[in-house]
Amino acid sequence: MAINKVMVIGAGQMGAGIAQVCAQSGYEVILNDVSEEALEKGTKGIEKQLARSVAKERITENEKKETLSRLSTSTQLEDAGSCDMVIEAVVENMDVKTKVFGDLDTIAPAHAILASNTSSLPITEIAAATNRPDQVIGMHFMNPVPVMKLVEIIRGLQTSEETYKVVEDMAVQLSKTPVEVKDFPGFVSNRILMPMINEAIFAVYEGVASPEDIDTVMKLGTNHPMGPLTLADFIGLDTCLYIMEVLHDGFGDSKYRPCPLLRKYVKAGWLGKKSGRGFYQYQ
Ligand SMILES: CC(=O)CC(=O)SCCNC(=O)CCNC(=O)[C@H](O)C(C)(C)COP(=O)(O)OP(=O)(O)OC[C@H]1O[C@@H](n2cnc3c(N)ncnc32)[C@H](O)[C@@H]1OP(=O)(O)O
Ligand SMILES: NC(=O)C1=CN([C@@H]2O[C@H](COP(=O)(O)OP(=O)(O)OC[C@H]3O[C@@H](n4cnc5c(N)ncnc54)[C@H](OP(=O)(O)O)[C@@H]3O)[C@@H](O)[C@H]2O)C=CC1
Repeated sequence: MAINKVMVIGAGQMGAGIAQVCAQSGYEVILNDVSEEALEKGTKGIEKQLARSVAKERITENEKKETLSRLSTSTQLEDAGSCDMVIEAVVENMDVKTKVFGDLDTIAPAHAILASNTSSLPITEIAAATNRPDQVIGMHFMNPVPVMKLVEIIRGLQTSEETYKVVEDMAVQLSKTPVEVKDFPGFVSNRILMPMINEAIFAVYEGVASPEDIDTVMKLGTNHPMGPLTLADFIGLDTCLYIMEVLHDGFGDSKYRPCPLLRKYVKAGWLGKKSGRGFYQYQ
């Protein structure tokens, strides 16, 4: 099956990045969000990234124009009716995702593949909200999408071989490296990364060291490009908490309990870089 037109749902940091790489790789893209403001912010960010690439002579002005001409925006889910593929990147919440997939199932053409960029939620359960579980799959990009090479591809219980192959080919078309992962909470990336971030938050909570010093230890001591607390702010503390909750509920093991300080920050609206404050202050 050939993919020509893609809808990306959710114009946050992940959705905007996914829309950008899809448009840059030649796909027609509709970026969808419930909020006009999010769409405006998302497209401004894409324009800025492309302008940077022109300035660095990685792409030409003409390639930038062509990429932008392939990108449109929409607040109507009904526009998925013209798409071969939908990639969902809304908030990490099962109720919201199953509602989106249930609606999409009635709107998207029968041949369309419905993919989720979920960080941790079971693909099998998301697929069960549709009448086409064989065409539902996890396509987990990493943040920042234009830079990070990995896409974890997650097969739900009923994902067909054909769906897997189409999505694997698309990941390669986007110049990413696909890795196949089974449908377990947090997949591979977040099963390993998020407990490390949670442990760094426990270290702050227990007063072991300051956030700056914890990040310095991990950057200079273990060569991580960002310290775990800077990375948590970058990912979004709400997303980190949702992922820890999915790991905790999914495995029923106390080693995945979210740190109380993480809960407190999210309750306070300190969501990290995107809200202006997390473990660090921004602007
Ligand atoms: C939560 C999940 O479900 C899964 C996840 O995604 S977990 C998060 C995974 N991501 C990571 O672990 C990222 C860790 N951090 C890094 O790799 C690096 O710090 C980084 C790539 C983000 C920035 O790299 P850096 O060397 O510190 O900074 P910088 O020199 O400014 O950036 C390097 C390149 O990345 C680009 N870049 C940085 N941030 C970017 C962004 N938000 N969007 C697009 N491009 C970006 C820069 O433009 C630059 O590109 P050029 O070489 O073309 O100029
Ligand atoms: N942050 C990260 O590093 C990574 C995140 N992910 C996953 O990607 C997904 C999105 O995360 P991220 O981009 O960080 O989140 P953001 O909060 O940045 O963006 C989510 C966007 O989705 C919008 N939205 C919410 N509900 C709907 C809906 N029903 N229809 C359309 N749009 C909707 C939100 O609008 P509003 O704000 O108005 O509610 C917001 O604009 C999550 O599943 C997350 O786990 C995957 C890899 C990495």
